[in-house]
This record gives sequence, C-alpha cells and structure tokens, in this order.
Amino acid sequence: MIPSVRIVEVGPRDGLQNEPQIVATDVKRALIHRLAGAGLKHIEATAFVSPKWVPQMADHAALMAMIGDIDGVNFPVLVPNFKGFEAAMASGAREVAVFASASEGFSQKNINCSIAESIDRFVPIFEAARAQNVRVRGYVSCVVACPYDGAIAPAKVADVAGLLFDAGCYEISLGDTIGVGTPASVRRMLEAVAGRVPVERLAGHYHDTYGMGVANAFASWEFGLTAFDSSVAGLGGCPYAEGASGNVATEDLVYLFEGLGVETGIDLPRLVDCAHWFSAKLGRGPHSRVAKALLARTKP
Ligand SMILES: CC(C)(COP(=O)([O-])OP(=O)([O-])OC[C@H]1O[C@@H](n2cnc3c(N)ncnc32)[C@H](O)[C@@H]1OP(=O)([O-])[O-])[C@@H](O)C(=O)NCCC(=O)NCCSC(=O)C[C@@](C)(O)CC(=O)[O-]
Repeated sequence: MIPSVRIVEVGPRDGLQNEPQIVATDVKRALIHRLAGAGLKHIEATAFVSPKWVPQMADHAALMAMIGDIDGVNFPVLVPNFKGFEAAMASGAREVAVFASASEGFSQKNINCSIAESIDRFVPIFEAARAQNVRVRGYVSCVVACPYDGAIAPAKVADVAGLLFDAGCYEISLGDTIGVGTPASVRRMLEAVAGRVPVERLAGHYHDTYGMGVANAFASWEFGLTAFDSSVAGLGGCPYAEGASGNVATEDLVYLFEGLGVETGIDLPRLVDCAHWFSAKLGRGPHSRVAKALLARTKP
C-alpha cells in the first residue's frame, strides 16, 4: 500500500494575496466551503498581516467568523508577528503559520526585517502557541532562488528550516517562491535540508512560474515528502516577489498522485468545478492544465 499524501490548500491565502481585485468576503467563504466539499482537510484561510501591506487579507477576522467550523477541516492562518498571532487567536484560529526567508533580500522586502530578526519575532508566538496548544507550521521562502539576491545556497535553506523546526514548528514548508526550481535544484536543496529536519516533517510549496511545479512535487515525493501545498486553479503569487506566478494547481497535484496510485482524499471533479467557478468570479479561466482538460472532455 502506497502511503497517502496530505495536500494543504493555500489558494484562499497565497492564491489571493496577489490578486489585484478585492474578492468579497462571502465569495472567499464560499470558495473555502467548496474546497472543503471537495475533500480538502487543510485549507490556509487567510493571513493576519498588515492590511497596509496586503489589502486583500484585510478581512481576515470577518472571514474567520464567516467560515465557522467544518468537521475534520483545519484552517491554518499566516501570522508575521505577535500582533498577528493575537488577532488570529481572537478570531478562533487553532493553527498558525510563521514565515521566514532563506534570503536576506526577500526577508527585507516581504516583512521589513532581517532573517535573524524574523526568527526573534517568532519567539513569543512559539511560547504563546505552546501554552495555548496551538500548532505552528513554518515556511521558508526562496529555497532555490530569490528575486533580489539570486541563487540561494541549499545550506542556507537548511539553516533557516532547522531554526524554525527547533523553535517548535511541527512542519516546515519549503517555498520555491518564484518557481524557478527544477527537479535537480529542488533535490539538491532537499538533500541539504533533510540533514537538519526529518524528511517526514517537510512539505513542498512550489510555484509554477516555469511549469515545473508538478515535476518538483514528483521529485520531492520520490525523495520522501508526503505533504504538499497548492492552490486551486493555480491561483497565486507573492506581492513582494516580482515575477512570481501562482502555486502549482491543486488539481494538477491530485491528478499526479492519483496517477501514481497515491491517495489524496480529494474528489477531482468537484475540485475542478470549484476551480472553474472561482476563476469565473475573477473573470478568467483557471491556470491549471487539468482543470482545462477536464472541462474540455465534459463539453459535448
Ligand atoms: C510584518 C509587517 C507587519 C511589518 O511591517 P512594518 O511596517 O515593518 O511593521 P510595523 O510594526 O512598523 O507596523 C506598521 C503598521 O502595521 C500594523 N501591523 C503590524 N503588524 C500587523 C499585523 N500582524 N496585522 C495588522 N496590522 C499590523 C501596525 O500596527 C502599524 O500600523 P499603523 O500604526 O501604521 O496604523 C509587514 O511587513 C507585513 O504585514 N508583511 C506581510 C507581507 C505578506 O503578507 N507577504 C506575503 C506572505 S509570505 C509569502 O507569500 C510566501 C509564502 C509563505 O507563501 C511561501 C513562499 O511561497 O515562499
């Protein structure tokens, strides 16, 4: 029996944070409910970041109140500092994600501080989370390259991932923020990180800028990873990483893993419906190859 994979849907957060048109809160809620209906059990709902920095996430508290509880579905939220953590707790969140970078340039542009300062900022979050029994996930951005600093040494990624893991993150999600990685560069990075963090505590978070998202997920799965982040319809990008496009599409990952005989727990036709429904709300079609192909097959 091949072990199943865990897919973390990041569309409502990573997928929308770069979207220029503000999506209404009730539409975000409907998106999240449809994703849950398609079988997603981990849906990163929003980010408790500064609304001045990311206006699309300004409705974080209202959205959390609207989502409510869905049995068996986990709604982690992104927090950049203790202020964000407190607001997330007040909104009822039970899991948070902190985010650091493997590159100084991106750290400054994204959260206005150095890598070391960002790790220091997270210390009170880890302390409070431990006291309140809240799980903390950690992201490392720019694990292959940075839009400001260029190529990033795998050893640097391993250092930052190790610091977050030692501080208390239950899982480290490795972000190829600008989607320039290939199976070879991703594998080199994983080899370094796996020397510092157990492979079963690593997740792949691959953007699809160069169309390598699925290939990188496959290479990472062969390496031993069983957790992957993705966005329905291939939504996404980081507003502070110029040129970064969407995450690898959730539909594309589900198709990949189903083809490998690996259980995802996700209903592909329902997910594809959701991709088309939400893309239409944005006035365009989904970026995902699988969503386009499956729609074409269902047309007379
Ligand atoms: C970290 C800060 C706040 C520093 O921003 P700053 O300007 O240095 O912070 P500050 O402490 O000086 O505060 C400035 C203002 O923001 C407020 N503020 C301060 N904190 C919060 C908060 N939590 N929630 C709401 N408001 C907040 C604070 O109260 C103040 O308000 P004012 O007095 O001017 O009215 C800012 O840089 C920020 O919010 N950055 C977030 C940027 C972001 O969301 N980027 C995208 C997510 S990361 C990503 O996409 C990568 C990832 C995770 O997907 C993985 C990958 O693909 O690589």
